[in-house]
Amino acid sequence: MPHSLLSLAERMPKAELHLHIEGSLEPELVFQLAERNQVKLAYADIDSLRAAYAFSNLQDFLDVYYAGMSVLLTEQDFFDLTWAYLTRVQQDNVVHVEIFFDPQAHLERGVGLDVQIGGIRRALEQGKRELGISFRLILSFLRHLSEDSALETLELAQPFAEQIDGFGLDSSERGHPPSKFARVFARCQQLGYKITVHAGEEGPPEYVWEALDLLKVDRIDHGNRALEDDALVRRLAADGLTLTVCPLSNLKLCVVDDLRQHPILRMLDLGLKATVNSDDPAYFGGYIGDNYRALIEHLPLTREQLYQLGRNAFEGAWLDEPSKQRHLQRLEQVFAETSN
Ligand SMILES: Nc1ncnc2[nH]cnc12
Ligand SMILES: [Zn+2]
Repeated sequence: MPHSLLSLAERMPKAELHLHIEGSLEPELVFQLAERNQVKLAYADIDSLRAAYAFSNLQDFLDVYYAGMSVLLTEQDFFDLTWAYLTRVQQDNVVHVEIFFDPQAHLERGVGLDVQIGGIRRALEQGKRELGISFRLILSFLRHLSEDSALETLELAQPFAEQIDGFGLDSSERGHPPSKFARVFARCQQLGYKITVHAGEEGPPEYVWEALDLLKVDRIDHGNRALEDDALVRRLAADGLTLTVCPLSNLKLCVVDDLRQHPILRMLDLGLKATVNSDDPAYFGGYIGDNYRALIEHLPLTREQLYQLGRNAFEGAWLDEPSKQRHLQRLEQVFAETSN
């Protein structure tokens, strides 16, 4: 076992660019919040909830994910959720996070944007002050809902314009191509926001083309199936587009059968800017550090590739240039300290 690589992966400063905050809701917190808010759960206890975390595809997971988040009702709930995530990833030496939230999933339960954004941002601000973790907040539209619903949500978000850093697109991919959301993302772009969408997780390479050409995205979330199309790979490489790859998520949702077959090293070889992320760590068996560890344990990852993955995350982050350079220098320093 490449022990020195594991300890280097542990110690390196990290940025996480693909994290659904509702996907960091651990079963223990689900039950705690259910009790606090008098919400009735379909599961008798923590173990039976955990037992439901066996998925054969994305939709299987999403059904459990939306049920789990039904306990999130108050500003304090959103704070507690986000604070739990931040204190957990500080142990993995995460220094910057860009997190998604799914406002439509809470609005339809009568939970306002003020409650959602207020709680999440209060934790993020405290994390910046007390844990030294900088952040960006990304509002993600649900692609199984209509574009009109996304447009309405964008309107509702206008009073919080300064508290949102970008827009995303997630949920059930098949049958809901990026082209369905061309108008709403054109509006986001007009307003000056960054854009990143889930594409090529289960959906075909055409969805990745649409994300690039129609939505003019700044990043692609997942992107695994882009590898089926050589011209698309060349385009992603030429544009230097960051892919936010999620190894343990891919395993749990059967995007890959075995981590030994995970394409992340092939992505790097093809010149793609792949990064390592956890997606929904409470559901997929691990946080960002666990994802790095799983890659090292299952793939012939070299020290140079580990460095490249770490570097890609800071380069693809929506940070100002001096901050990026500061993080990159620190990353380089940690690697230099253990050169052999
Ligand atoms: N991996 C994923 N794909 C699509 N939508 C999601 N929502 C939360 N996690 C997701
Ligand atoms: Zn995701």
